[in-house]
Amino acid sequence: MKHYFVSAAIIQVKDEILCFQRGPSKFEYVSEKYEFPGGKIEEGETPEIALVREIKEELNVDIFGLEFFQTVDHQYPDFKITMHAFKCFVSNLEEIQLNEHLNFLQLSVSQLSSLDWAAADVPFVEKLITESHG
Ligand SMILES: Nc1nc2c([nH]c(=O)n2[C@H]2C[C@H](O)[C@@H](COP(=O)(O)OP(=O)(O)OP(=O)(O)O)O2)c(=O)[nH]1
Repeated sequence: MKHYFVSAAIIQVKDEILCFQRGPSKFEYVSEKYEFPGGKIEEGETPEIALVREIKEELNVDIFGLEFFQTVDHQYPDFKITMHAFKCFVSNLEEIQLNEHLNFLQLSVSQLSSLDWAAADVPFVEKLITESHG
């Protein structure tokens, strides 16, 4: 069973969060699901360096102010992931280009549960909601 190590960005815009819809995939359980953008950590990279690189590749923008949020281990039917999420900010919202994603939404934390998230992301969404209750 493959085991991927992944970094994901919880991009904050004021009190809201950017949510991205993945493209189609041969694995239906991640296909067109919402996620926090990012990707696989490559050999020799820290999770933070990988995340800055992936966001530039996927969205064409720089992120800053990375703050570790949570690590989740999730077993999908065909592979396992260990995913590190970081809260961060984006340099210029208007410059986001969707090089890989189908769509993105800027939602308040209380709206996050309305989306169809990849299963591995559900703990992140739950923690964001819990934290927002103060
Ligand atoms: N980036 C990201 N991947 C996620 C999330 N939730 C989730 O289950 N995944 C899964 C989907 C993918 O199988 C894997 C990460 O792969 P990816 O396709 O985003 O990474 P990558 O850009 O390095 O992939 P590639 O170059 O091999 O195509 O983790 C998430 O919130 N963000």
